[in-house]
Formats: sequence, C-alpha cells, structure tokens
Amino acid sequence: MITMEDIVREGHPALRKVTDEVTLPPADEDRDTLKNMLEYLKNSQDEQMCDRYGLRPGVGLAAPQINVNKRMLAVHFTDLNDRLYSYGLLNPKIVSHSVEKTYLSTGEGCLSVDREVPGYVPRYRRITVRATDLEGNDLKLRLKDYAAIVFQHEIDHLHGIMFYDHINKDQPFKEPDGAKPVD
Ligand SMILES: O=CN(O)C[C@@H](CC1CCCC1)C(=O)N1NCCC[C@H]1C(=O)Nc1ccccn1
Ligand code: NI
Repeated sequence: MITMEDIVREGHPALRKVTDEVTLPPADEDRDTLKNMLEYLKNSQDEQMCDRYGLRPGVGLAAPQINVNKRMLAVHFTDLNDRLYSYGLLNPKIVSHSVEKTYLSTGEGCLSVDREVPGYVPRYRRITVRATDLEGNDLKLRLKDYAAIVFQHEIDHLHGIMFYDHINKDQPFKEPDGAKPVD
C-alpha cells in the first residue's frame, strides 16, 4: 500500500518533470500502480486507516508524487452536488475549457508540499477531459467548479506544474478576473 513515505516532497525532481504517456493497453505494473494510487485516496479518507498509517487525506494523486514518471492520475471525491468521482485515469488531457475562471476560496495545498502557500489559484471554471480508465474505456468528462479544480491540480502535476506556480506573486489574494469562487 502507498503511505506518506512514498510521496515525494517539493524539491524532488520528479515533481518538475513532464511525464511520459502510458502505452495502451497499460502494462500490469502501470495498472497496479494506478490501483494503488486510488487505494491511497480511499484509505486516506478513512479515519482508522488515516490514524493507523499516518496518512494525509487526499482527493487526488498524480504519479509523479510517488516518483513514477507516467501520465497517470487518481481522484476520489464527491462534489458539492454529491456526485462521486472515483477514477484511475491514463493519459488524461484537457481538450477544451471555459474562458471563465474559478478558484478555491481556501486556496490550495498539496500532499507534496509540507507548508501553507497562501493565495488564490486561478483555474478554468469548466473543462472537458479525455482519458482512458483502468478498464480501457475512452472517457470524456465534462467537469466544473470543484471537480474542475481537482482535475486541473492533478493534470498540472503531469506537466511538472505546482499549484503555487499560478498564484499572483504581487497580490496572492487578488480575485482572478471575473472568477466565481468555490467555497
Ligand atoms: O496532487 C494531489 N494532491 O496534492 C492532493 C490534494 C489535491 C487537492 C488540492 C486542491 C485541489 C485538489 C489534496 O487532496 N489535498 N491537498 C493538501 C491537503 C488537503 C488535501 C485535500 O484537499 N483533502 C481533502 C479535501 C476535501 C475532502 C477530503 N480531503
Ligand atoms: Ni498536489
């Protein structure tokens, strides 16, 4: 099982690499890795598992965070309309997005960042993501608000981008133009 020891922290070169696409169909090793990433998220949202293994709760995890240079991510969360997003995705790609922006009013954090980095992280309010899931199905996900934010945070990791790269240096809490916050 993946624990916090497996999660690399900022400064580790893996977090600044652009990941390689996964050859499809995925090798068993890649599928197992992605299943373990999804398992981590579920474990991290279970009180007992959290306490027993010292896990930091997470709603998303990208392969570079466990030092795997592959274009794979896992998400496990329910959005504000109680829709469950629980996926292991291969080669996810944002194929379109709104001009309109959003941001988490609490700012963002990262399991690979052991410090608070204050400030709003501008994100597209709506995105369409194409990807392959663990069963080999081609998915097209239309995401907005919180779900769009989570997926953008994870897909950024696959391109060596950290959330704080987007924070306005001069005015971290400047509201991004015309953006509607997600609380
Ligand atoms: O790349 C992936 N990561 O770095 C894990 C991050 C991903 C989220 C950060 C902002 C959007 C996606 C993550 O999940 N967190 N960030 C650090 C500590 C908190 C934790 C979190 O938001 N937990 C949570 C939230 C709601 C419900 C349950 N748990
Ligand atoms: Ni992160």
